[in-house]
Amino acid sequence: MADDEVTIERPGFGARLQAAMEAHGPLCVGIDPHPGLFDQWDLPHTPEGLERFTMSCVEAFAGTVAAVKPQSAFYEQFGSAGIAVLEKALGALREAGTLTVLDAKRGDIGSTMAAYAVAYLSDHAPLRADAVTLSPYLGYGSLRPAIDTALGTGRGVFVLALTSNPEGASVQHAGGPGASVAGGIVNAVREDNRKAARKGQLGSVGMVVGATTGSAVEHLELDLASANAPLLAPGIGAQGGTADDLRRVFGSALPHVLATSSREVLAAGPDVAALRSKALESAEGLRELLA
Ligand SMILES: O=c1ccn([C@@H]2O[C@H](COP(=O)(O)O)[C@@H](O)[C@H]2O)c(=O)[nH]1
Repeated sequence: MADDEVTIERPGFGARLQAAMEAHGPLCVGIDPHPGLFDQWDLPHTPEGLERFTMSCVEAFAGTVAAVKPQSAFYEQFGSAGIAVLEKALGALREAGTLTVLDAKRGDIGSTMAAYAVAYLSDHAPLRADAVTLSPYLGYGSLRPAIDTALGTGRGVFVLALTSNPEGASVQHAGGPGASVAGGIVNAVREDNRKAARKGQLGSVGMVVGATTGSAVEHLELDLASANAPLLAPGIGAQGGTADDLRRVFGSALPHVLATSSREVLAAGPDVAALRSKALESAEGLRELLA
């Protein structure tokens, strides 16, 4: 390195998320353009309808909430035209300074994970987001290329630990209290977040833990708080979870929770002002609950 060269360390995703949650409350709004919502919003089931739906969400939520989580599946079903809308939305949110979590739940052998890492977490990727969701069921170690890329570019990942759907338990609870599959994920994430913990910052390797998981965290003896991980909590609203459930599920890890809700907020559309006020109301409610 030349004498006059300085290394500027980028703030990590965890630190950026913590600041965004302090500014806006611990809510992430999901953009899930379901067919039923197209009907409710009086939009055609076409790429044009998808674009109008998505850009109304961007207008409503950019600068309003801590993070926005587009669900990739709803864009992929429209093929390249859908992906173009996703790319436009990610770019617009980035421009607005709002954090994005791309919900794509990628998981594959390491060499393929390296390509996913480039696709979503590298600096010049058209579909880059601030964080991406990952599935660890090919082994946590297979996620290494994505985790290392995220840590190197100031981005983050959310690894599935205890998902919000009832079927998840058959895999994630296996092994039982103290030795569960989910517990293995929590322990691996804790290791990856140690450096951030030493700096007093929230780590950038997050986990997904559903608001609908009842007493599973306690039953499986998962020490979520010590993992120093952002905890993305889906399941509120349409899946039956409530904000009060967050207290029961997360206990002392509550300050690390980023609750995410899609259909419940999107049902307030298509009016942009109504979408925004629904998101603000939900975020304020969560902020009070988690305080
Ligand atoms: O365990 C998980 C992981 C991800 N999701 C995703 O979150 C949203 C939830 O949408 P709602 O309309 O708020 O139910 C959706 O994109 C899921 O794929 C999840 O629900 N559970």
